[in-house]
Formats: sequence, structure tokens, C-alpha cells
Amino acid sequence: MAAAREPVLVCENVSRWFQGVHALKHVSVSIGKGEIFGLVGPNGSGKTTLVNAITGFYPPQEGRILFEGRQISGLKPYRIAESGIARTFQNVALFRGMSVLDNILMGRHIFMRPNPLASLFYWWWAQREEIAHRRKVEEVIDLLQLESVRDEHVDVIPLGLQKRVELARALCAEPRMLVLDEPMAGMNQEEKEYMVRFILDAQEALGLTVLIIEHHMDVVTAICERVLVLNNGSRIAEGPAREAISDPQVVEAYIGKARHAA
Ligand SMILES: Nc1ncnc2c1ncn2[C@@H]1O[C@H](COP(=O)(O)OP(=O)(O)OP(=O)(O)O)[C@@H](O)[C@H]1O
Repeated sequence: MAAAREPVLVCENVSRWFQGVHALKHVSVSIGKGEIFGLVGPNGSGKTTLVNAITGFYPPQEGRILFEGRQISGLKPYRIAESGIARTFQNVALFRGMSVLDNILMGRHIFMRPNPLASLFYWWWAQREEIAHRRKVEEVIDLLQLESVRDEHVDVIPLGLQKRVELARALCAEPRMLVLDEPMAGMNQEEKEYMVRFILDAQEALGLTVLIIEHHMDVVTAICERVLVLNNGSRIAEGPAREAISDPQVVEAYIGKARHAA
């Protein structure tokens, strides 16, 4: 059970403002090792802001965040990536004009230590490093079944595959925790089912902890052990997926937003 899991990511009283907008209000949450944890809530409720706080893109202005017992809030995004957290983005963020293979290889950048002198004198060492990077990339291509598009430009492949390439790039960083911001946004049913399978495969094969922002409630209840529900930057429910999303406050938050938008 989740309660018995060792906490891996802990957010304590995290707050974030953007000019006058209090986007995240004193949010606390603890995610257990190996858990698939969902982050849900209506549009503008602060989900991406929490993910940006965790991954260092917009650090919290109050509170702190610990990963594996070590404080990461305040660190630069690349330091947080080096510490073992990889992420994907809500809007696909691939390197346009580059191939699938090269995009995935970019996930290895946190391990690359450019040292021209060492490369010159120890070419065999540089070559060995290159082989290790390629080997990891091949493993991930295999895991996510991207072999048939490896040499395609990312611009010409369908959105579902682009999102899978982004996941592959994140996995190449050999994270212990994966943060996925709406990995199924814009996908059709078949693409969604593939993505769910690949997330589960990757989580199991690599023993990952996963934090996932997801709007599709069928996906949330299928793969998430627990969820945190945000509304207007505040936590309104937390617990086993099915229970939390049927909480009256959560139902009201979604209906209220829909009423407001109508
Ligand atoms: N970089 C930013 N600059 C200014 N305001 C921001 C920024 N990021 C988020 N916000 C504001 O913070 C609030 C929460 O936004 P956030 O993107 O975290 O919501 P969300 O729950 O991820 O929404 P969605 O489901 O639509 O992606 C919104 O009012 C948004 O406009």
C-alpha cells in the first residue's frame, strides 16, 4: 500500500505567485517510492506550477521540496535533472529539424562532460563514453518501440509518437523519478492506450516513481494509486484515485469551472 512506501518526493507548504496571481497556495504532498501519483484539477488550478516548482523551472517562493531526503528547491533545473528527476512538457518540446534518434540522444546531455583536451588525448575514453550513450538510447528505443521511426525527423511524425519521443528522451537521463505533464493531451483513444502501456512498462522495467498531470479520468483511475486534486492553487482532495475524484468538492470544482466557462 502507498502508506507503507518510503517517501521519495516531499513538498512542504509550497507557494508560488506570478505578479498578482497566487498560483500555488501552501501545497504539501508526499509521493512514495515506485508510486504512480496523479495530479489533477480544473484548468488553471496550479498543476503545471507545482511541476515547475518541483523541476526548478519556477522555484517555490515559500516552502521547500525534498527529493530522496535532500532539499532540491532552489537548485537550477539541470541540477534537479542531475539529481534524478526527468520531465516532459505539456506542449511537446522537441528539437525541431532533428531526427528522433538525435532528440532522444539529447536526454544524455546531463552525463556529457565536454573536455576537448581529454577527448584529444584519450580518444578511446571519449569513444567508450559515446558507445555507452548509444547503448542506453538503443535500450530506450527498444522499450518504447520507436525503432521504425528512429531516423525520421520529429516534425513529420504524428503527435502520439512525438510525445513518445519526449518520454524516451526523459528516460535516457536515467531518472529515478519521472514527471509527466499531460502526456496524453491531444491524443486519440488508440494513442492514449499505447501511451498508458509505455508508461506502465517503463515504470516497471526501470522501477520509477511517476508524477503525472492528467485530464483523462479513465487514465487516472487506471494507472494512479493516489492523486492530489488542486483547485485555484489549493489542495482540495488527496487519496486513492477513485475516491479523491468523486469527492463532492472535486466534482463541484469541475462543474463550477464548466459553468463559468459556459
Ligand atoms: N509563467 C507564468 N506567468 C504568469 N502566470 C502564470 C505562469 N504560470 C502559471 N501562471 C498562472 O498560474 C495559474 C495556474 O496555472 P497552471 O498552468 O499551473 O495551471 P494548470 O492547472 O496546469 O492548468 P492547465 O490544466 O490549463 O494546464 C494560472 O492562473 C496561470 O495563468
